[in-house]
Amino acid sequence: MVDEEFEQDEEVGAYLRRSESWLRKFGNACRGIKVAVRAEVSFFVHLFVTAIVLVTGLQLSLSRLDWALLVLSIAGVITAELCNTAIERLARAITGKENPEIRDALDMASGAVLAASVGAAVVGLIVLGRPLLRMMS
Ligand SMILES: Nc1ncnc2c1ncn2[C@@H]1O[C@H](COP(=O)(O)OP(=O)(O)OP(=O)(O)O)[C@@H](O)[C@H]1O
Repeated sequence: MVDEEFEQDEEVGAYLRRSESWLRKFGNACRGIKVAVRAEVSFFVHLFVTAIVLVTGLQLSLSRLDWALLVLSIAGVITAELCNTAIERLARAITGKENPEIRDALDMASGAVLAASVGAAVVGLIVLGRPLLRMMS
C-alpha cells in the first residue's frame, strides 16, 4: 500500500517535472524570438510587412486556403530570419576573424531568408493580387 502511494507520488512528480521542462523550453523559445526582434532591424521590416498583409487580407474575403498559404509564408520568412540571426550570433561568438567557412555559412543563412522572402512575395501576389485589383476597379 505504502509502496503503491510512493509510486504514484513518483509518477506525479515526474509528470510535473516534465511539464515544467516543457514550460521552460517554451519560455526559452519566446525569449529567443524577443532577443532577435530587439537585435535585428530586418525583423521590424518583416513584422511591418506582415501587419500590412494581414490587414489587407482582412479587407478582402479570402478563403481558408488563402489564409493558410499566407500564414505559412509569413511563418517561413520569420523562421528563416530567426535561423539567420542565430547563425550570425554563433559566428560572432566563435571568432571575430575572417573565415571562409563562416562566410559560406552566413551567406547560406542569408540565402535562406532571400528564398523564403521571394516565395512569400510570390504567394502574396497570387493570393492578394486578383482580389485587390477587383476591389480597386
Ligand atoms: N567572420 C567572418 N568571416 C568571413 N566572412 C564574414 C565573417 N563575418 C561576416 N562575413 C561576411 O559578411 C557578410 C555580412 O555579415 P554580418 O554578420 O555582418 O551580417 P549583416 O550584414 O548584419 O546581415 P543581416 O542584415 O542579415 O543581419 C556575411 O554574409 C559574410 O559574407
